[in-house]
Amino acid sequence: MPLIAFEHVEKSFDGGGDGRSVRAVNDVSFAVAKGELLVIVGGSGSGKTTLLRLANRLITADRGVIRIEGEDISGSDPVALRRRIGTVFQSGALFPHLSVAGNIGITPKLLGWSKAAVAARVDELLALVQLDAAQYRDRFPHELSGGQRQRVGVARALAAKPAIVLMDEPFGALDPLTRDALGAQFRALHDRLGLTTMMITHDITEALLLADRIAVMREGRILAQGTPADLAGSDDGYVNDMLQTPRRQAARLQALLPRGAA
Ligand SMILES: Nc1ncnc2c1ncn2[C@@H]1O[C@H](COP(=O)(O)OP(=O)(O)OP(=O)(O)O)[C@@H](O)[C@H]1O
Repeated sequence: MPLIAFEHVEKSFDGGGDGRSVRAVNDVSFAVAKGELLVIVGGSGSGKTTLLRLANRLITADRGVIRIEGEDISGSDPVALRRRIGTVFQSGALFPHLSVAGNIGITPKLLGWSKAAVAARVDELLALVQLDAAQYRDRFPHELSGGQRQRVGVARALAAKPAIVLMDEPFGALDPLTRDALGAQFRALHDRLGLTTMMITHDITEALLLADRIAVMREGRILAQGTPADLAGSDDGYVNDMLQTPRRQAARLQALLPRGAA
C-alpha cells in the first residue's frame, strides 16, 4: 500500500474579478510508496504547491480521491491528519516569537507530552539535524542563518515522529553550497528514519540528485513520472528540454574538473 496516493485529483480556483477559473491541478494521479522520496518538479504556477496543500487538507479537491496511509482523507479530521504528516515550508516559516526549542517542541506540546519529554525530544532532534543543542536551543529565528533556520524547520516537522513528510521548496532560498549539503543530509535522514517524502522544487538538478522518483508538472498535469533514468528516456519535449541544463552542466563540469588532474 502506498503511503500517499492521488487518484484523478482536480482542483480549480476562482480567477478573481474576471470570472474565469484556474485549473491548478488537472486529473493528477500518482503514488508514493513507503520509504520513497518523490520529488515534484515544475515551473512557476504549474500546480506543485496546490498538490501539497491538498495532501494535508489545507484545501480540498474538487474531484478525485487522496489517500494517506490508505485512508481517504476527505473524511478525516484535518488537524489530526496534519499531526501525522510533518511539513517543511520554504524559508523554515518558523514562529518568530518562539525560541528554537519552542518551535521544535510545539506539536509534541500540543499532543500533551510532558515538559521533560518535549525537552528531551528537542535535544534529540537538534542532534539529528546537526545543530549543537546547548548553543541553539534558546535562540530565536532571527538569530539564525538561513541554513540553520531550515534545519530547525526540518526538526520541527519531525518532532511528533511522522511517517510522512511534505516539503515545499525547503532549500530554495539557500546559497548553492548550503542547499546541496542540506539536501544530501535530508536524504540521509529520510533513509535512516524510513520516511516517506514528497518534496517540491523548481530545480531539476536538485530533483535528479535527491529523488527516488520524479514527477514533472506542467499546467496542472503530470507530464511524466519515473526514476531519473526513466525521465532520461522520455520522449516528451518539455521533459527533454528540462534535462538539457543538467546535461550541459554535467558535461562542462566533467571537462573542467577531470578526475586525477593535478
Ligand atoms: N488560493 C488560490 N486562489 C486562486 N488561484 C490560486 C490559488 N492558489 C493557487 N492558485 C493558482 O493555481 C495555479 C497553481 O499554483 P501553485 O501555487 O500550485 O503553483 P506552483 O507550481 O507551486 O508555483 P510556484 O513554483 O510559483 O510556487 C496558479 O495559476 C496559481 O495562480
